[in-house]
Amino acid sequence: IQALQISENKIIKTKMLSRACFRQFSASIRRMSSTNIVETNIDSGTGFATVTLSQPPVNSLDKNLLTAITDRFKKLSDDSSVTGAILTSKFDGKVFSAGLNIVDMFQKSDDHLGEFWGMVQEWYLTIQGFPKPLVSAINGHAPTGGCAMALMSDYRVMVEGKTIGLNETLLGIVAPFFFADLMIAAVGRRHAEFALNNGYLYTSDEALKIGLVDEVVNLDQVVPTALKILTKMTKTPQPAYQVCKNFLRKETMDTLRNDRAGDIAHFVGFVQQPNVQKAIGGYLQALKQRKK
Ligand SMILES: CCCCCCCC/C=C\C=C\CC(=O)SCCNC(=O)CCNC(=O)[C@H](O)C(C)(C)COP(=O)(O)OP(=O)(O)OC[C@H]1O[C@@H](n2cnc3c(N)ncnc32)[C@H](O)[C@@H]1OP(=O)(O)O
Repeated sequence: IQALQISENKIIKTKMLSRACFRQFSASIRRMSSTNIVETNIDSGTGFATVTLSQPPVNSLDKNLLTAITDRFKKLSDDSSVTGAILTSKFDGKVFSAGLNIVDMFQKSDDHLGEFWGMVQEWYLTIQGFPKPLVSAINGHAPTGGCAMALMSDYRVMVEGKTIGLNETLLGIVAPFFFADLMIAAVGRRHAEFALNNGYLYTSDEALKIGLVDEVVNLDQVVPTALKILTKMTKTPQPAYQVCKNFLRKETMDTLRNDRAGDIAHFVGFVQQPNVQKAIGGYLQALKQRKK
């Protein structure tokens, strides 16, 4: 009887403990109301937001995803309980992001292209201007705009064995000046010129060598490593962090802010050229036929 009473007490204690743990866990992870293409969880203990891009199949940045990411980062900027963020992809081991949606640039009206590019500008200005520490957990390929998005963060942890780069010239298009500046800031002018002129896609290890990413780890270490560095970064006095980040990034952002309409006109004029359209069409077709 005594043994039974002891084990019953143990069961009651275990149940109480697991309920307490569950309460603590559900209190510490807050899921932001978010579109299902940008999932966001906030750890209320640390204030870290994990933003997971979840648009199948490859997180290509179409109007919907650009808007959802931009809105999410604006909210995280304004949320004083958020101390820093991690940007990652649901398609781990496969793709971080395939960059801008090519379909949005092929055989479209000037109005469509203009609206699309306005969204690209807003996405860049919002993530690049995000005032808190931001770490990219690059858990898959990150070509073109995917690479640019990773470059907008303050630190990059990449999975081994994938590729990253601003390889626009391979498509017959050219990276906009604000993408080029991201690359120059990370790897210096010499590497950036080589990378952009040749549309070079770096393996994770090559990217590490030139400073395009900061760490290369195996897949299950990508997010934990990103969290570790975020913890360190958020310990820096944040008013100083924000002021420093802002003044280092301000010049290129201001150049864009001061002439957004001109930049849109430039993009539309460039993309609508028949030879550029031909190159984009050919690239799209090649992408589709790769699987066959
Ligand atoms: C004088 C100066 C003027 C300057 C003016 C400024 C001009 C600037 C203009 C443009 C800038 C653009 C920047 C960009 O970001 S362009 C985006 C280019 N992106 C790419 O090249 C990446 C292409 N994708 C891939 O390489 C692969 O998909 C990869 C990411 C490696 C994943 O491979 P995998 O897992 O094998 O997946 P699939 O290739 O089978 O793709 C699945 C389906 O998704 C479609 N797809 C892929 N990428 C895109 C994309 N970026 N946009 C739209 N659709 C995409 C692919 O076709 C498959 O479709 P389906 O299943 O129907 O066959």
